Amino acid sequence: MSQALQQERHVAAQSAEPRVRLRSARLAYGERVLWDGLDLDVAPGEFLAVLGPNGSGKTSLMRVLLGLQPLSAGSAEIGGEPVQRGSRRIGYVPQQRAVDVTVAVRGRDLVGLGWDGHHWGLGLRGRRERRQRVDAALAAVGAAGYSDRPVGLLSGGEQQRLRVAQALVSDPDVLLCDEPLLSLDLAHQRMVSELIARHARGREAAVLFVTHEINPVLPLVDRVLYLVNGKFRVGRPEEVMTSATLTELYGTPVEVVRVGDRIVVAGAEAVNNGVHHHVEGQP
Ligand SMILES: Nc1ncnc2c1ncn2[C@@H]1O[C@H](COP(=O)(O)OP(=O)(O)OP(=O)(O)O)[C@@H](O)[C@H]1O
Repeated sequence: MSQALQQERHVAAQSAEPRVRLRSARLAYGERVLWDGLDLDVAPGEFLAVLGPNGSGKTSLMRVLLGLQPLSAGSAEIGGEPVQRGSRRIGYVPQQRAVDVTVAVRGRDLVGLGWDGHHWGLGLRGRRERRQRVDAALAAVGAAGYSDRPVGLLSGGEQQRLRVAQALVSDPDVLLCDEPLLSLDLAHQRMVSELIARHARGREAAVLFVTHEINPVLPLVDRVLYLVNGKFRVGRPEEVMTSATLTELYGTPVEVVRVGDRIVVAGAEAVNNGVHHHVEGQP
């Protein structure tokens, strides 16, 4: 995205009522503080990439917003209301887990669950609408051709596209995506990330997109939340993805280089509490 357009969207985003709001948010498990003092507004239509090494608390943040994990301090709101379990406003693409081969449910039924969870009283009209919505969501992720096959027999990437369709089918205001690009080939990475970004812009939804690799989504990202070992930084990619910022966050020299339109993070191994973590551009 051009810097001018990004700036313009950022300004517009600032003035709208946020879809997601965290204030002084702290999450600790026992002695271990994942993050503290986190203030974050995610505006309608905004695409926020959530980055950070293993164990930095990215999935835990999703769980907080889903109402599944209470904060240790501070507040979390969706659409101006305190977070709650089963919110109709949220679409969720969970981190991928392989589906057992014995699972006989069809792909279209899995996507239908994303609709049923939010709609009651299926009359004839309701059933027709459900079918249309499910068909549209399946087509959008390129899953129409295999939607009648048992989910357990599908490839990891095919299952992942169904999860994305399930999250989108009810037109959520907030999309929480936990590594939705895992198992997808490059063409489908692009298809899925553009679909999610289009949903954000078209439906004024806020997207929180957890990823280990920013490059596949870099053109779509408005801001980045980077979490490392209890510290964090929020800002536009060019503000956060710098040698100075990542060196400070990781507490060890990290070099960030722009190669064409890609960001390569290299130089030092990011070492956190003696544990080697994945850094962008490293295997
Ligand atoms: N309910 C819990 N009780 C105690 N510790 C937990 C709990 N849930 C998560 N943790 C720990 O908190 C840390 C953060 O976990 P989380 O899954 O949020 O990290 P993540 O950033 O999503 O990591 P990854 O990139 O590996 O998916 C991990 O060390 C995890 O073991």
